[in-house]
Amino acid sequence: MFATSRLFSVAAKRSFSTSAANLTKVAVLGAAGGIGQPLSLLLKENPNVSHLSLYDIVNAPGVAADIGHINTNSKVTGHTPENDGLKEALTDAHVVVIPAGIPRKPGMTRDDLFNTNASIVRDLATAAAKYCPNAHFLIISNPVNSTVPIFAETMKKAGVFNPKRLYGVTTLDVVRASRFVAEVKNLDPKDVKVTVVGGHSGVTIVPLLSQTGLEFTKEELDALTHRIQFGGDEVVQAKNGTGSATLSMAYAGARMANSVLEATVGGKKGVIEPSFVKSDIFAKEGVEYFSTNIELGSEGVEKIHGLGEISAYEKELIAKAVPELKTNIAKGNKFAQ
Ligand SMILES: NC(=O)c1ccc[n+]([C@@H]2O[C@H](COP(=O)([O-])OP(=O)(O)OC[C@H]3O[C@@H](n4cnc5c(N)ncnc54)[C@H](O)[C@@H]3O)[C@@H](O)[C@H]2O)c1
Ligand SMILES: O=C(O)C[C@H](O)C(=O)O
Repeated sequence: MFATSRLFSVAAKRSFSTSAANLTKVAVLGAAGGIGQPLSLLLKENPNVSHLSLYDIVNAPGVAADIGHINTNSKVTGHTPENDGLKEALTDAHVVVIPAGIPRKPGMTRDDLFNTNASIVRDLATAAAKYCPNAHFLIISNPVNSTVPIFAETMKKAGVFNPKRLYGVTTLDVVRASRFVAEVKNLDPKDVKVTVVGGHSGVTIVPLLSQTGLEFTKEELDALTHRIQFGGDEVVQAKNGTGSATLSMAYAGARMANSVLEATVGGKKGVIEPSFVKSDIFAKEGVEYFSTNIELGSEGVEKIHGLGEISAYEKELIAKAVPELKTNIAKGNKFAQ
């Protein structure tokens, strides 16, 4: 009797996890790259993922074969452009994470990546519009301030743009901010939440340190703000020509993907992440996309939080960010047209 009921409960658990998980195919485009590989590894550990489809112009089948041996419940498939690989990777995807494209070398700005990455993102958006128009799209490829508008405009052209489901991934900025502030204040980063708004490059990255509840001297404010805005450059310099942040980005990207999954298929309420999304906050100034904290719900972006109360120091930072963002967004829009 005991043995039978135990068997039943194992079978019931199995069938539950399979049917719940069937909803959640996650595709990673650029999966064989510096970010793509560790990001895919972290997603393989995610219980909300049933099928991980890994696409890259090279080497994705090898990455998939390797990650596919990990004994978690999701299946893993690898795809390259041959045999309709992009179509296979995208069809039925619920979440698509995109770290495809070249990274910076020392001396480059993120905008210097535009010429190569803009067309990569446009082409992937064209395929996404065709094969999985209702998915949630997480854009990591730089320059994010321009690639998000490119993705949106391409989806608009195909008549399938859903602003609730397009997220520029700015999670790494809040991950860094938490770590850097914790270091200065000798705190555990898990207790330090820093809201970062704006965009994802240099002066467009605006940390709202006045909202942390901590006190900072002017020197600390200047040093921390600069470090948060130019944290990416630290990694580019240290990697000395071999790339930019990959491991911390994989961590941040997996966190963002997990939050989207928890809110959209996990039924979790009140999930909040920062993200560069279509936003009205600076629309009057001609800035169509802006990153603030976003409340995620079953359909994606549910509520866009405002800036809240900000200091005079932060108002000045915003004043520098807005024109730069406007230029970056316009450049993306123009390219896609
Ligand atoms: N949003 C952020 O916070 C953030 C952080 C770090 C890096 N990035 C950006 O992420 C991108 C990737 O960085 P990386 O270090 O992984 O670079 P990488 O060169 O190591 O990997 C990029 C991968 O993209 C693939 N690729 C190129 N064209 C493709 C296409 N058309 N379709 C599918 N895959 C394609 C390449 O084959 C490669 O495997 C860069 O643009 C980088 O600047 C963004
Ligand atoms: O700095 C880069 O070019 C990569 C990324 O945007 C980062 O912030 O680390």
